[in-house]
Amino acid sequence: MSSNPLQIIDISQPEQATATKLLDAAREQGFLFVDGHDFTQEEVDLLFELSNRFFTTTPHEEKLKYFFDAVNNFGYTDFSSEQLDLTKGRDFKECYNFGSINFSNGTFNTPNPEAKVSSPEQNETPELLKNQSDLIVSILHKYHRVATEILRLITIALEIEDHSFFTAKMKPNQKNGCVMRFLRYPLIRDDDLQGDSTLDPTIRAGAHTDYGALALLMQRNGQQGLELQIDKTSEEWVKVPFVPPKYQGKAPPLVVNFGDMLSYWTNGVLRSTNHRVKFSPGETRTSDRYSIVFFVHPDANTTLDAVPSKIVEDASDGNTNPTLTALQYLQKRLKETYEWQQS
Ligand SMILES: O=C(O)CCC(=O)C(=O)O
Ligand SMILES: [Fe+2]
Repeated sequence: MSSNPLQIIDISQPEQATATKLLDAAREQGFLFVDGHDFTQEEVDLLFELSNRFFTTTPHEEKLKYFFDAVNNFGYTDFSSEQLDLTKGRDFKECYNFGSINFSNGTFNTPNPEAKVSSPEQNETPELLKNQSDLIVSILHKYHRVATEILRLITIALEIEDHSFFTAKMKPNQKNGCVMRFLRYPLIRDDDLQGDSTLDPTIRAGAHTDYGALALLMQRNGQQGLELQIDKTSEEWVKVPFVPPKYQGKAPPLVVNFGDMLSYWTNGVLRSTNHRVKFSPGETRTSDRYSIVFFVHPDANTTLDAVPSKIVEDASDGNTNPTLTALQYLQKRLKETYEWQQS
């Protein structure tokens, strides 16, 4: 196993020491491994098998009927339709997003009447996935639980008096942007990047930071590829290894990163770190990379005023961030991305 640049923090351990370690990792690296979660190896295996079955047995034209709709916030994303880093070519990956999640009644992919879908299937979940809704709902609940525990520990470390400061803004039945995403990066890249020598075909997801609050990622042994720019003073990329489970029967620790929204909300105390997925030349790689990510967003109408913490206050550069809601913040970031693409 390659060396591990990240801390492994067990959130089932005594809270004050755990909270302090969590904040240190969030400030310094923006990424860490989280252990002490509820996921079993068995259910995570079943989830990855489901993802594998969906991507490899569904005909391409069938997948396209379920194409991602941003208003619905769920569906399929095709190869080369996302480009996280414009200088490196399009991302060679396919994804399926589960969204419109209501954590209290366990529903997901609920069609939004405002979505202007071009095929009726865009309001549906593919049969193969729908048939496994018990597994999906159980996983979504566990993801929600671990995310809210991490956010509670962060309030303790930031000395925010109200330990429900973040979690109160993630009401289980409110409109939120939380998404669970299946990703597949095929081993063999069969699109055509030959025409432009400035593009790098080994990049599978271009360098980016995540927009939301937190991302919680599951990866598989032998399918690494995630790389981070941890060192603020260099352009160096470091690889994230696979870390095996610590507890018998439990799944490996989750790779957790803090997103731009939490960074904004805390005057940059929590770091949102640049990352990418790359299949490096010369690596002995025998399979596709499958990963599963849960993106955590607070409820749409949450106002992102600086959190009430002395640590956050002390980090201020004197300029007050404009008050934005979580939804406005997301729209602003998407607009910035768009403008950057125009320049
Ligand atoms: O697949 C991975 O390891 C990373 C995915 C990712 O960074 C993203 O989807 O934002
Ligand atoms: Fe990401």
